[in-house]
Amino acid sequence: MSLRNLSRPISFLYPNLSKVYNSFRILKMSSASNQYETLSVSVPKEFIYHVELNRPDKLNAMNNTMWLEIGKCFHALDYDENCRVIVLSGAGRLFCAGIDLMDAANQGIEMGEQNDVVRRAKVLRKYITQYQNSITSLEICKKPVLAAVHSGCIGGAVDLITAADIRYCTQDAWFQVKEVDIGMAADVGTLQRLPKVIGSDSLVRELCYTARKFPAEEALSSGLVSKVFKDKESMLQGVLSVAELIAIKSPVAVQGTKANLVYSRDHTVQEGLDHISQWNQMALQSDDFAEATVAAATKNKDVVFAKL
Ligand SMILES: CCC/C=C/C=C/C(=O)SCCNC(=O)CCNC(=O)[C@H](O)C(C)(C)COP(=O)(O)OP(=O)(O)OC[C@H]1O[C@@H](n2cnc3c(N)ncnc32)[C@H](O)[C@@H]1OP(=O)(O)O
Repeated sequence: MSLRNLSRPISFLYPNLSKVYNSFRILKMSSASNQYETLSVSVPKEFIYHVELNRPDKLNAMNNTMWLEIGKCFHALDYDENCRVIVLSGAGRLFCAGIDLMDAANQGIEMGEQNDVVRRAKVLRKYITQYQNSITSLEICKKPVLAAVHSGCIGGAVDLITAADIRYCTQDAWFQVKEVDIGMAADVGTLQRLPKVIGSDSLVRELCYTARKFPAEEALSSGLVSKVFKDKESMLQGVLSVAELIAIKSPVAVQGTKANLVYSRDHTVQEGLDHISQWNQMALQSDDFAEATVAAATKNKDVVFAKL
């Protein structure tokens, strides 16, 4: 009897688990459907999900609905067993123009309803925390996220892609940490993640203090993106090929790798080693490890892993 079969009787011991399973099933069904107003989610190939920012008329500017839907979508994909890897791109002529400046005015109106500084601060805390959580949902999601950027990637869009696992862009792409231009310090991830993505602290500070546009070639040389493609079409093809390579691997191995890379980025080497030791005490008992090891030893390239 395999370990997977052994775990089945446990559901009889915990009848409430069926409710939990059912809610996961709803997530599973809903994550690829067109339930979003500002995102388009499709499945171009088995196990590969494509999330498109979808407000092309507004250059995919992130209004409140989009911020919340990003969090909701990546949470759903985290639990969707049919999803193993996610491609993130923008519909229309530009990847994303950052926060929707018109929509953000509503936050000012909501604050204006409060007479007291602490109560106004509470309104801001709600938005800042919600938007931080939306961006962080890409990182919490155990499925690798591959960002594909064309044309402009501005302000909040830089926060978004720095939370992705891998970034690609087109020749015509440009990036801008725009926040100082609208009188604010970036507060939803760029200042925390960009220094860990780009090796040069000096360059990060230059980009963040000046808000200057930087082109695809600089994104490549600084390590922000892995590769530059001729145009959007070839980029999506290329990114899909990378996604296919990831999708055929053991999801136990890939998701464990992501979780431990993220953990190790923020901890000492020894803490990271302790974490993977604990992790693998569980993960190495999974069917995937046995199946992948046998496949490697027998040069069998057709091993199919169970969903996760
Ligand atoms: C708690 C908050 C945390 C988050 C903070 C985030 C901060 C940031 O994101 S700072 C960066 C904010 N973004 C910008 O400053 C960019 C503003 N847009 C532009 O400068 C130009 O649109 C751009 C250079 C990107 C493109 O110019 P182009 O001439 O090619 O197009 P436009 O005619 O300007 O735009 C087309 C329509 O899109 C609307 N739009 C573009 N960007 C935004 C935006 N950020 N917010 C709202 N709407 C945007 C633009 O109004 C046009 O709409 P319409 O007039 O209805 O055709």
